[in-house]
Amino acid sequence: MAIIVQKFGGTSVKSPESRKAALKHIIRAKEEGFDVVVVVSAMGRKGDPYATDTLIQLLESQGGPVCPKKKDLIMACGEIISSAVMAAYIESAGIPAEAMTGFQAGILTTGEFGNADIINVNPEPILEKLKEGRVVVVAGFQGQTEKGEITTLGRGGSDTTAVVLGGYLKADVVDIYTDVPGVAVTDPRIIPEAPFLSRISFKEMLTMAESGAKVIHPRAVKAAMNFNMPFRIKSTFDDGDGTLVGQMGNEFPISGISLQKNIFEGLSGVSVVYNESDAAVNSRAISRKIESLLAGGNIPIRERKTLSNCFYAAIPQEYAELAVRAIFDGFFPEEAKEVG
Ligand SMILES: Nc1ncnc2c1ncn2[C@@H]1O[C@H](COP(=O)(O)OP(=O)(O)O)[C@@H](O)[C@H]1O
Ligand SMILES: N[C@@H](CC(=O)OP(=O)(O)O)C(=O)O
Repeated sequence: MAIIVQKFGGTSVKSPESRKAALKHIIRAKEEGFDVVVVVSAMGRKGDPYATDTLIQLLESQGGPVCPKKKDLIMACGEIISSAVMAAYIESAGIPAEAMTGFQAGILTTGEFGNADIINVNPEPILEKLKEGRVVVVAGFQGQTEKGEITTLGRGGSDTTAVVLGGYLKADVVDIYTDVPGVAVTDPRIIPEAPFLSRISFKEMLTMAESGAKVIHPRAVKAAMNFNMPFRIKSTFDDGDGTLVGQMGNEFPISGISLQKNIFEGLSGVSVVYNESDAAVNSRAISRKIESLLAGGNIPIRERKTLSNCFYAAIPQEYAELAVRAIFDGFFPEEAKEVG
């Protein structure tokens, strides 16, 4: 039977309304005949009762230094709670569901607490439950070492759980559901009119993710490259096709602008990822254009690097979003004009 892995991030499992939206995608996949594996993140964001940052705060408020092993133990609870809640909700819709921790799901990791790597997955526990006709809801972002210690995969690591499970389970489809309709040229929180990409290459996505685009975790992209397994990033809250991350690049003059806030001493990093197909011929012209757009906006550059696939500038924090805006307006004048 064909397997689909669907990952729902913190904002997609946060509230009864968002879980209802997530359930629609799960039901549709069942109706289409898929065996469904759901990967969930902890519910919500800082301040929400079971969110990762809230759990960390609880530990830190005990006073004294926090040991990484205990921090992983408490962080893993967020995803475990979420998997139980989501499985119970799926069952309330009449679909049998099984909740599994990362370790019950056979995920073996290195012992690097807070940033562990998945070294192997035993697919049997999940396959067994799928055979019984159940939706399997796996707690993302976690695994265990050979010694049975609980580990987490680095912040944002549920994406990695989903892609790696997809690889080991030989899934036909891996969909990462989030709160935006795919990958945009830049963070829609900074540039609301930024167009979404119908597709992006693995390499371009990796460069964007490594330079600050939160929408997907870089390790998830690396895992997809290793398995040579394209995947989609979609919105939980609509039925759009989202962005296909795979072999093919896109049609835009640049693939993305990423921002890493406050990387050191009041500086932020702005990276412009070149369109892979144009980079070889055009990278010089593109980097010159970026420099002139920043100069035109009186935006100071503290450090710059021109790499084969991207341009990077360290910019004083207070200018960072202006820099993203100046670059966006320069490369996407039509979209910028529509809003302005
Ligand atoms: N280029 C980009 N395209 C789309 N979203 C982006 C981009 N860069 C940053 N983001 C941010 O990533 C967020 C989704 O990632 P995240 O908050 O980790 O969601 P989830 O909880 O679903 O994992 C979006 O709300 C968006 O603000
Ligand atoms: N809950 C973890 C793991 C994760 O992947 O979360 P999200 O999918 O909501 O970004 C974190 O906040 O880092």
